[in-house]
Amino acid sequence: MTAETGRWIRNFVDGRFVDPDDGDGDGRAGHRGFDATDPATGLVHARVHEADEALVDRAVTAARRALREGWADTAVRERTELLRRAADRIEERFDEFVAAEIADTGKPVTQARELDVARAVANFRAFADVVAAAGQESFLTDLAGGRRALNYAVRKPLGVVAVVVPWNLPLLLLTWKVAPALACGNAVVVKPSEETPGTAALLAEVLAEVGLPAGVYNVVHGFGGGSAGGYLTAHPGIDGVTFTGSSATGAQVMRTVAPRVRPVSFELGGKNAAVVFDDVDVDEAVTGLSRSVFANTGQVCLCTERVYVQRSVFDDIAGGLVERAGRLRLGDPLSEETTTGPLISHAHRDKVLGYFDLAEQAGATVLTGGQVPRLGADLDGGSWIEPTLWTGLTNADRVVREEIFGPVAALIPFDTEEEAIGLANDTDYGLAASVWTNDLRRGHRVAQAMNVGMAWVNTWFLRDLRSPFGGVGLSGLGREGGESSLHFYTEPTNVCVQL
Ligand SMILES: O=C(O)C(=O)/C=C/C=C/O
Repeated sequence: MTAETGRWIRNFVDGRFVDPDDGDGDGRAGHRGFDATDPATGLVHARVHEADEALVDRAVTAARRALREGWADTAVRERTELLRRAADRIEERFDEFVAAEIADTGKPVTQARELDVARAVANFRAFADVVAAAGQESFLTDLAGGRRALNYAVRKPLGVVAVVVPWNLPLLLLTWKVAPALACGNAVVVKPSEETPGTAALLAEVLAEVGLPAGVYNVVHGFGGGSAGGYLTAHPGIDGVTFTGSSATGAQVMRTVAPRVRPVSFELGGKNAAVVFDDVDVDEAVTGLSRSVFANTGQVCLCTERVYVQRSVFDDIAGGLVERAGRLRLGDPLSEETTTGPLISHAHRDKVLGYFDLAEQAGATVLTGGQVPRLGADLDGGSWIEPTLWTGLTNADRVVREEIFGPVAALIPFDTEEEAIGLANDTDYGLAASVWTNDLRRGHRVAQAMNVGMAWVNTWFLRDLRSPFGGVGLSGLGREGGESSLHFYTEPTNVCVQL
């Protein structure tokens, strides 16, 4: 069975796409499949072949074989040159990646171009640079009696890495993990979100085109437990798991790999705060804040959902944010004028609308939004929602404590710096924060006081790919980025030589 378009998005195992009609080559035709839906219209745009346990096993087996047959021992230069060719090839096929990402997410073409696909190219180049420049740790050890020893560490690939990635920034996050994993000599089995299978499959074509050996990069489509994601993370042939997604799923992955004590790298949920002091340039702060709340329709783990504003500028900031929300253009993802796409699915929209109801029950004032917009034409079948801002809430309210993952934020006043730090840190999460002030020392001081992995001052989501990226608390385990990625994707052996 295929979607109206007749297009299958297929699994990629051991260097080739698996034909859904003959399943995984065992002759059983008509393997399970599920629809790929365009969130902008609600229309099915493809059929996705769901990998069963046998196919996941074949993928892991192929990855292990690829390691044994030489990939793990390839020269660093060979691997980094391959990454650079992949970056170049993504650039050559740039528009195909943009189209595939939009088909799966409904995000505006301007964002898909400037963020999602651009960052995929940057990720491959950044990790080619990092691995090419990486040294090894070594120490000359002085011993009693003038003797000496030499200690040095050699880093080897972790092995076969399960890469489980989410639907909000599919290609950006996939390549954020795959680039360093491959650069370090690992093989990967990728399980993209069931919502966004397209670009992971397209990347398989590109990696094959630039000469990546069969079995080094594999893609299995499906869901979590009882489907490809569960089969993959539970597979005994997996040496580690890198996962970006919800904290609950992260905890489940941890339980799954615990018996085999496998390393995990998690970038999970967030309930990120912005702290705005009264010395800001209001227009400049509102520009950055509105981007941090509404980017990708609020579907970025780093997005701001709590805005704490010093009382004397509260009304100015609130008014500025309402005005910016009014300027957002929801609509056809392919239009250059569109600034804001839909949520990823009707199910996710229902979840966000549930929080809208909770906010009203908690007595929130809706400054703007709060409804499902009517966009007309074929868009009303999509998962659209209005950018929304609330006041009248406190840190005690569920909508201020739980991650909503939509274009929505609560604005809460504060008086003193100490109070603001207390409010911002009053959360079980700890991914990101932003501090807005023109007082240099206060900016550094408050940013360092945030219990988060990443704190921005007078900006947001400005990224140096060499810096450590990740969260604390429910927001994750470990860091990726620059050297931090090398530490996760390799295992050091320390050699000590008596001289
Ligand atoms: O910018 C990055 O490297 C990154 O990992 C962003 C993650 C956003 C998650 O929603």
